[in-house]
Amino acid sequence: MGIEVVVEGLTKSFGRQTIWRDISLTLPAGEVSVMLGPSGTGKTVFLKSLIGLLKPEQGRVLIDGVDMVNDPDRKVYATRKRFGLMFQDGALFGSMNLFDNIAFPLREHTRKKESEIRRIVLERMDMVGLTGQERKLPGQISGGMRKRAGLARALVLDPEIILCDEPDSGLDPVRTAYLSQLLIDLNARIDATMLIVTHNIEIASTVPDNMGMLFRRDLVTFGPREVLLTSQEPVVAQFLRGNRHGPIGMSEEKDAAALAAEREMALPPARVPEIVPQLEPSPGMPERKAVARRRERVMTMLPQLPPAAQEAILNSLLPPVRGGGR
Ligand SMILES: Nc1ncnc2c1ncn2[C@@H]1O[C@H](COP(=O)(O)OP(=O)(O)OP(=O)(O)O)[C@@H](O)[C@H]1O
Repeated sequence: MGIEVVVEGLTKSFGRQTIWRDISLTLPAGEVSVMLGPSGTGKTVFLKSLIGLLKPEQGRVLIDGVDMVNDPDRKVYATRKRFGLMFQDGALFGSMNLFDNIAFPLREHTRKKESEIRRIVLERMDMVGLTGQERKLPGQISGGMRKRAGLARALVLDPEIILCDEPDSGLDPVRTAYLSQLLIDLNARIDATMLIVTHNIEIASTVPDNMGMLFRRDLVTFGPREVLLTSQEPVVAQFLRGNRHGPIGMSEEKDAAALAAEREMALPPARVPEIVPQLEPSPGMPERKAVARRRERVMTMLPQLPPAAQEAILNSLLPPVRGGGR
């Protein structure tokens, strides 16, 4: 099973530029979480801070008793092996075929025999639908295949935590839908804790158990998916609808004059979109163990959640009505 990641009071700056401050959240063990946010709000910096590649000035990231921010490098390196990382471009070595790319972490970090490495690599390639593509070079395959190869490589060391940085970038809507299903199936199979950074509303609204959003150096919200999906917070509503009207501008934040002009226009209040049901594992896949754990967890926090989120959660727990729908 995956492990919990506890983030406490994290603040990161580069020189005089504060990227975000005082971020606290918990990625529940084995659940899938998404972090949204306009470009440049520091989502990638956040992922890198979780694995100790970047060091925030304040706060802690606790994983099974190890603090990825403040503990000695030896402990941080050991804990980093419990992560699987999928970067935006797949981060594959261009001169190596897919088999060798995916085998790389096993050859680098373990003493496994080649026969064992072959078994693991072929199994992970099968999991992401790349069987038969072992000899291809990254330059000979599509962007979607490169992403899946990156995901296969992230899986070879049996990670307990998987971080995916914009897994959808460069993919068409159909490939993005396949990838969303693949991420849910993966969670059903290995029960790892997953954090996905994305701008993609399709992934955000169908894949995660939990969602958060970074904006203006703050964590706007983090919690059960229903909280963000029913939020009336202007920045969240604007982002979910892909609307030009609201606090997010071309350069992340609009200036006060542009916001005042919008208010003058007296736009009608935006409609809250209906919550689409979360994806279920494909037929033949095991049940997601996270579902029962999450249900228990969310029910205990229910009274503290906004009424719209409470209602959406209770609706999602009702048994489906025969003939589809709830
Ligand atoms: N190593 C670094 N040194 C200095 N500044 C950096 C460094 N890494 C990132 N930044 C700055 O931190 C800010 C946040 O970058 P980051 O890549 O995390 O944003 P993001 O939310 O992932 O954006 P996008 O959605 O466009 O990928 C940017 O202003 C970037 O220039």
